[in-house]
Amino acid sequence: MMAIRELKVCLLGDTGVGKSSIVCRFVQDHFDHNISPTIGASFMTKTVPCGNELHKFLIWDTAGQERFHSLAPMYYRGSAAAVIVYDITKQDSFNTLKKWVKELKEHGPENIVMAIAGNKCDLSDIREVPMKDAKEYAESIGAVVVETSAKCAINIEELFQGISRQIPPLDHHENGNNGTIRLGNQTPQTIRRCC
Ligand SMILES: Nc1nc2c(ncn2[C@@H]2O[C@H](COP(=O)(O)OP(=O)(O)OP(=O)(O)O)[C@@H](O)[C@H]2O)c(=O)[nH]1
Repeated sequence: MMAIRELKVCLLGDTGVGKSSIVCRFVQDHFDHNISPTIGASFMTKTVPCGNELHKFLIWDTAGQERFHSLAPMYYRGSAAAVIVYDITKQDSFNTLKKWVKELKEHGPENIVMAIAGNKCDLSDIREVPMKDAKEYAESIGAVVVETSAKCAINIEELFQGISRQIPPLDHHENGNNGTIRLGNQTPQTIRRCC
């Protein structure tokens, strides 16, 4: 018997840091150089095995443009985890990430798992944000941190695995509460390895 847990996850961060590209790489193993900015938000799901459970990520990819900022609470409310993304080549995007963390701490769910993604690590020759800064900051707020490249498929699955590990395992005596459905004879979806 495998338990499937539905976990709402939202992506937050400046426009252009690569939130949609990360989701697209994770869910479809695809990268689009000409991806359009998100309008409002978009939704995708992916189920991955985690120990004796299946984690079905219900992923809300929010729009980073300032004009959509006021919509964000709809997506982080009730989220089990937030992926906060910055672009390692843009210091400003790291400053924006800190603002998102502050907002989540003030208005987000109490036990939300926070994962920081320093995206575009394929462009490390024009890096503005040292990895050390991100690690120290993540440690100070108890967040998972990883540098990713949606373009080159680096650390995208690891990012979501890091979230899965921070989600407390279900109490075995619970009977399908917390959005959990118990399934028999289900084969976990295979994790595709990226190049
Ligand atoms: N080099 C490089 N470019 C990337 C990477 N990820 C995304 N991009 C590019 O960055 C640009 C913005 O990517 P998006 O995924 O639309 O960014 P976003 O954060 O979803 O933007 P909004 O929808 O406006 O919030 C696009 O031109 C992508 O092709 C990456 O890992 N490396």
